[in-house]
Amino acid sequence: MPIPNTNEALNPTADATGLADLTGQWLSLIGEDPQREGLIKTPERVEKAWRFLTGGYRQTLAEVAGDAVFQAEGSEMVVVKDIEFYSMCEHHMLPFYGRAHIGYIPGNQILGLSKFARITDLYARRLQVQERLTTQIAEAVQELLQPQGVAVVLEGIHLCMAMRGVQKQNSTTTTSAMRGTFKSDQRTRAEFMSAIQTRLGQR
Ligand SMILES: Nc1nc2c(ncn2[C@@H]2O[C@H](COP(=O)(O)OP(=O)(O)OP(=O)(O)O)[C@@H](O)[C@H]2O)c(=O)[nH]1
Ligand SMILES: [Zn+2]
Repeated sequence: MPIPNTNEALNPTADATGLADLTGQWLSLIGEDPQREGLIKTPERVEKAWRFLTGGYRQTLAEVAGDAVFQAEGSEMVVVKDIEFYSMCEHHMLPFYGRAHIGYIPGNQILGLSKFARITDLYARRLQVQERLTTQIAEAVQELLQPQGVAVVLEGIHLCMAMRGVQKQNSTTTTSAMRGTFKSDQRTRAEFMSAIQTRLGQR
C-alpha cells in the first residue's frame, strides 16, 4: 500500500457528517441507553470532536505553509523541539500523543517557525501509525524547503498499549526520519540528537 501523499488533502469532502447517528447505535451496542439525560447530546459532541480530530484529511500542505516560506542564506541547523501532538492510532482508533522534534539545515529557504507545529498537526489529525506520521512530517519539510537535510524524531505514548491490550503504562515509542545530511553525516545527526535532549536552562 502506498503511503498517502503528504501534499494533498486525502478527502476534502469527508467531514464526519453522519457520525452522530452512528454514535447513537454505538452507544446501544455497548449497553448504554442513548436516550438517558447525560447521553442525549453525546452523538453530536462525538461528531464534532471527530471532525476536529480528522481535520488533517481536509487540509493541504500548501494551505498550512501559507506564505511563510522565505528566501534566506545560511546553512546552520534549525531545531524546533517539544511540539506536542495528539493523534489516533489506525488500529484501534485510540489516541497516541507525545512530542515531535524537527530539525533542518536550509538550502536557500527557511520556514516560519509556527509552521512546523502546523505541519505536525496536519498529519497527526488523521488515523496514523507513529512511523508514518514521522515520515510524513519529514517529507513535508523536504518538499516545502528542499533543505540540505531534515530530521524528525517523535516520542509517543499509545493508549492502546496502556489502557487495554498489553496494559503497559510506562512504555514510550521513539521514531525517527532522517533525510539528506542528517542521514549521511553522523556528526550532523549527533548535533541534532544533542539539541533535542538539552532543556532550556541546561547545558
Ligand atoms: N508500528 C506501530 N504499531 C502500532 C502503532 N499503534 C498501535 N500499534 C500496534 O498495532 C498492533 C495491532 O496488532 P493486532 O494483533 O492486530 O491487534 P491487537 O490484537 O489489538 O493487539 P494488542 O494491542 O497486542 O492487543 C499492536 O501491536 C499495537 O501495539 C503505531 O503507531 N505503530
Ligand atoms: Zn492502537
